[in-house]
Amino acid sequence: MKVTVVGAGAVGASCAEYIAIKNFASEVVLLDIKEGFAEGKAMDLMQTASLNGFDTKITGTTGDYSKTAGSDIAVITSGIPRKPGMTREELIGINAGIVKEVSSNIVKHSPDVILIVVSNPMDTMTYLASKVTGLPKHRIIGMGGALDSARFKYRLAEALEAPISDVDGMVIGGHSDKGMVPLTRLATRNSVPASEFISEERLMQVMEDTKVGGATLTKLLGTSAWYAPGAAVSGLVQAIACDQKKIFPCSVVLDGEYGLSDLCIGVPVVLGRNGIEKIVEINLDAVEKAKLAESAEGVKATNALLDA
Ligand SMILES: NC(=O)c1ccc[n+]([C@@H]2O[C@H](COP(=O)([O-])OP(=O)(O)OC[C@H]3O[C@@H](n4cnc5c(N)ncnc54)[C@H](O)[C@@H]3O)[C@@H](O)[C@H]2O)c1
Ligand SMILES: O=C(O)C[C@H](O)C(=O)O
Repeated sequence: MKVTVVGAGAVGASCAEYIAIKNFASEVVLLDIKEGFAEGKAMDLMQTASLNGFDTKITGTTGDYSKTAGSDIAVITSGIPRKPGMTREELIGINAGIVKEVSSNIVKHSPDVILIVVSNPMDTMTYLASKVTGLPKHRIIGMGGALDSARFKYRLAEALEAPISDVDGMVIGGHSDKGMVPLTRLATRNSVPASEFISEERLMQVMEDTKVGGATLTKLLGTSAWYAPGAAVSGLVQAIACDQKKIFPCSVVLDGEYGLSDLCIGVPVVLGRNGIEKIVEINLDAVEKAKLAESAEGVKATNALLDA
């Protein structure tokens, strides 16, 4: 199993590290445009192999896509991150050009690849990569919902005063401060609805804290987060590589599912060796449906900037 990670910055390196530590891939290729950067990150990570007990071979390259040839999975993390006070959507001007160039180079060298897009604004970058590459929709996946759901569970565990392993929850919709739809009605503690343990008001606070999870960290760190994003990407890569058939909310091309089409937005999917093996249409109530529709409007408005 060969995995390419484009962008050896904070998220790309974290993602490569988690993939290696989980020890399921034979090879990870890091690619960056900054001279020597990916090679340096790869060497540093390889020097953790004997300490962390993995056999994955990590190599780095400065812009040589021939080294990525034959990748089964490629992750795009190249692009600028936001600074405190910015929205993800403000990154589109620079990141669209990067994602366009990178996605077409990857597919040129790995025509059978499954592509995972991370660069922001992620739903729009996934849509762009889908248009640029023409990949079938089961092989193009945007990562956002897995991270947002992990943050939702973190906030739920905090509110419920429960261990994280006891709570479950999912976030669908666009990966944006306003567009996320944490499904509070379906959140549980060990199969019992979370609403049986905490007030509606506290649950709404959990929802709001989840939606601004990325912005909160950006304010604290001065740049956006990388550990949880890297771990979330590695979860998707592992589900595909190991044919796990796990459900994750991912940004995928919709073609009528959830009443939406001609966009990429976060919905639950089954991930396995073929990429997206099924889009799972869960029964949303009227409020959730309205929130998802509003989120889709926001994503479409950002997509429209691609043509501007
Ligand atoms: N979808 C998500 O959940 C999620 C989570 C975290 C970060 N992000 C996004 O991921 C992106 C990367 O964040 P980061 O913190 O790792 O940034 P970073 O600046 O640390 O790393 C980005 C790397 O991309 C490289 N790069 C730029 N142009 C390139 C090109 N054309 N080809 C190859 N490499 C190129 C840069 O040299 C840099 O090393 C940002 O857009 C950020 O908003 C998304
Ligand atoms: O918040 C960001 O800009 C980065 C990423 O999308 C995140 O949610 O951590």
